[in-house]
Amino acid sequence: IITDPLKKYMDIEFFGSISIGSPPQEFLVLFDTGSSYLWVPSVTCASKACLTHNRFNPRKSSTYRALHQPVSISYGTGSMSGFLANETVHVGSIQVSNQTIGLSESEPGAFFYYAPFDGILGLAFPTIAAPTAAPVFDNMMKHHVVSLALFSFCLSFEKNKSFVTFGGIDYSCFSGKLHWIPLSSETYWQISIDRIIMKGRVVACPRGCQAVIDTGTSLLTGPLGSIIAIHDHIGVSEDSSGQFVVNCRARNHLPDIVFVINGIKFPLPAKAYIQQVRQGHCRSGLEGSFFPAQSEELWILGEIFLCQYYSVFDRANNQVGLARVP
Ligand SMILES: CCOC(=O)N[C@@H](CC(C)C)C(=O)N[C@@H](CC(C)C)C(=O)N[C@@H](CC1CCCCC1)[C@@H](O)[C@@H](O)CC(C)C
Repeated sequence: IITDPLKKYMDIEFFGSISIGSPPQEFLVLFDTGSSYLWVPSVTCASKACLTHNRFNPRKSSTYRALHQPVSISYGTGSMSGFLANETVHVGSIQVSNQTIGLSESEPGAFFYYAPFDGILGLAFPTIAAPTAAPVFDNMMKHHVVSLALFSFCLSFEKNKSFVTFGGIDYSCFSGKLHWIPLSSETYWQISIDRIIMKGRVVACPRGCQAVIDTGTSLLTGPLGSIIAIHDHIGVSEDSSGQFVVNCRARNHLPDIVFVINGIKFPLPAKAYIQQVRQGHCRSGLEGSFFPAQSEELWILGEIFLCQYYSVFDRANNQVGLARVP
């Protein structure tokens, strides 16, 4: 069981350190259950985002093997393009050999420029990556370097108290029952929500909806219409810049948003979904997402939710475990 301490960035993202190559070159990566590639900047990348981050130099690694295959990955926020290679990776004290990694040559836009991490370590399913690019955890399972085929996230807004654990469940992170939820799709960590209620009334997702559990998303996002309905229900208004601002005192009396999943109620208190941006200024952490029309409307349970619930990602049984953190 390896527990990798995660650092916190402005309360919205958690990342940890890994090393690639021989001798090891160190990188900070965001552990993202919403994608499946591991990539870091390449020394040949000239994007501003690369020049301000650690870059991998293949010439300094004896285990480097070029795969002569391009790669481009787009996220909700940000994208990269580059090429694939084969290397030895170390996550904590786990060595993962024969790992396909991405090396970026272009990282357009501002998201990566300001990011406090260098790259991304994807922990979603192999189905959303190239067939030759098995995700890191798939390799951990293949090489039997983890005792259990699962990993878990203990995220907390308290300083230096967030961990990702590979191969085990950290019972010190939660109290009460761990509820298992079957996956509705093995691409993202995708589940079905039965309905979303507030004060005993259905406010969204009346006939069920799909959600992904995503450590790579800061907020909690849903179809725009549903988010507006919830905001109307709690009296949150949009300000001139389109932010859903709310009086900070509301944090003490707004109702829980209850996600009913697999028949179990998962309440999200106002203290979790109303964020203090700065002294006296609060905003809603619920965001309307603009998914292209053809793709079904996905809810994304990001850090806002995952700081309230300890999450276990179980590849052996294709299920997610959620337990209320104390
Ligand atoms: C206040 C708004 O905060 C953000 O937008 N935060 C970014 C992350 C920040 C570190 C830049 C975010 O939530 N990005 C989501 C936005 C998306 C939900 C519309 C995303 O693209 N997350 C990436 C991982 C991110 C990508 C940017 C770099 C950090 C990792 C991935 O999990 C998704 O593509 C998965 C998909 C199912 C939505």
